[in-house]
Amino acid sequence: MLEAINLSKKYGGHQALINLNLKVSPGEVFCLLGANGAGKTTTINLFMSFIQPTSGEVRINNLEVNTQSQETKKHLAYIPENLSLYGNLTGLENLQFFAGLGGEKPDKPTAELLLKSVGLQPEAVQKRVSQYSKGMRQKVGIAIAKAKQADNLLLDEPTSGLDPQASNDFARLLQDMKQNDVAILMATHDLFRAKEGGTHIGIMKAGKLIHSLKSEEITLQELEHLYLETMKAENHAEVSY
Ligand SMILES: Nc1ncnc2c1ncn2[C@@H]1O[C@H](COP(=O)(O)OP(=O)(O)OP(=O)(O)O)[C@@H](O)[C@H]1O
Repeated sequence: MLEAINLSKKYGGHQALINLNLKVSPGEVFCLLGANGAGKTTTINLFMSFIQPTSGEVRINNLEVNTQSQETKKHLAYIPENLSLYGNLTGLENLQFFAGLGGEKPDKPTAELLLKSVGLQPEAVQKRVSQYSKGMRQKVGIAIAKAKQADNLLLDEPTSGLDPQASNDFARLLQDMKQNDVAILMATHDLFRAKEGGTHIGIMKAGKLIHSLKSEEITLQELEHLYLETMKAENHAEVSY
């Protein structure tokens, strides 16, 4: 379970995140939407403890991230927008290396099975990652997350730049993880994927979570309308849905 409690972050005089409260339970996919600079990456970075909050708390499986950082990392997998893999290693070698860093180095047959389970073509498994497309790299990222067997997953714009087929493949893999009771928090600009794949949707603006709703409560068209109205509105009391 992922939880932010009255979470705020200031960079110098700039308030990047203001009093964020959110909770992602096992089997939920919470999609954070918002314009550039809204505070999505700041939120993800706070969960990863890449940065420290100015005030408030981040909890992972009820453990406070700043005081129990090593313990919380065991329960957390992370896929950034541009996954850093070693280009001169194969997909299989990258998977073994990065999963090994988390203490769960899979043997070769297990690593092959994991890569197959995320839909990496068999002929690609032994190819150097420098020859992979972005979609193939993101599949390796999912395989690394699966190898870790973490019950919480953070994703920062994982499908940006993927073609529709690769984006669809990726969305399906997330659904598999959701079925396995992983709690997923994803920053995205993709309203369609948020509506289709998310169980919950948050709309952020200027560091604030303005709306938080269940995706079943809204159609894609209504979501787009709400998003655009939220971006336009000066006074959020005027935003209605
Ligand atoms: N290291 C930093 N130092 C100073 N300001 C920062 C830093 N990182 C982010 N910010 C500011 O904090 C605010 C939130 O940025 P953040 O990266 O969280 O936005 P975002 O919603 O992820 O945007 P994008 O969609 O472009 O990724 C922005 O105003 C940004 O300029």
